[in-house]
Amino acid sequence: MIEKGLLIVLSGPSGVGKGTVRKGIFSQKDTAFEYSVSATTRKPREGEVHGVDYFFKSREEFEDMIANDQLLEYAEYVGNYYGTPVEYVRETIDAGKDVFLEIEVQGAGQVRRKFPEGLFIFLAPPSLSELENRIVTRGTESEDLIRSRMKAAREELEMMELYDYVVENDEVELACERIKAIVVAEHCRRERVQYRYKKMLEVD
Ligand SMILES: Nc1ncnc2c1ncn2[C@@H]1O[C@H](COP(=O)(O)OP(=O)(O)OP(=O)(O)O)[C@@H](O)[C@H]1O
Ligand SMILES: Nc1nc2c(ncn2[C@@H]2O[C@H](COP(=O)(O)O)[C@@H](O)[C@H]2O)c(=O)[nH]1
Repeated sequence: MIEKGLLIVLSGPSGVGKGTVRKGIFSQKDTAFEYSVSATTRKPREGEVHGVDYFFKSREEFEDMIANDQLLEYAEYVGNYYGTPVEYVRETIDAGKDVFLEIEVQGAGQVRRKFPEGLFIFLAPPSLSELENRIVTRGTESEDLIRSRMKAAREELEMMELYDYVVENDEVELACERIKAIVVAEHCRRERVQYRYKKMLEVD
């Protein structure tokens, strides 16, 4: 029987650097996780590609996915839907591969209820002012949206204690290394290694 892969959930407030850290992790050759591409009703930002950054959907298409139970979780975040297509996640985990989700905090809560055995990592900013600075510097949101995201961020930061790990994103490279180290440690903790030893002893 194939041992199931790990469901890794990276969450945290808007602008903390989840996307940047995720890209950092996936740009490394030794990364063996599979990235789950989300669906959203948000319009593509410059350079974003359908099927790579997101599956861009109309509101109607997204609501059909909800009605047809095609999402592991979804949330309405600052005026748009975002959700995780469930089929890809299940198939990949069942094939023994680790799946990496990068999602906001409400959705992570839903995944926690459906997949309590997942690994939940909260990415935290060095400070609130640095968080705001990052959203502003990114230059992708209007002033109104920045205010909404900062308001949501205060509530989201209160949820960090519900996570298995909190990783500070002070420097991108360090945050990537910390997350990868956590995943390695979790695999050991979940007794994969012990399981292999048991098998080895059975053979001997
Ligand atoms: N450690 C860091 N130090 C300084 N700037 C950073 C760091 N990490 C990310 N940034 C910058 O902060 C901005 C926000 O990063 P990013 O878009 O990755 O955040 P996010 O959490 O994915 O946001 P959202 O949830 O809104 O999609 C970007 O301009 C990025 O370059
Ligand atoms: N609940 C979910 N949240 C998601 C998903 N994919 C992305 N996100 C999060 O939404 C916000 C906004 O993203 P942006 O690309 O518009 O800046 C951010 O926190 C993402 O992590 C998802 O499938 N489900």
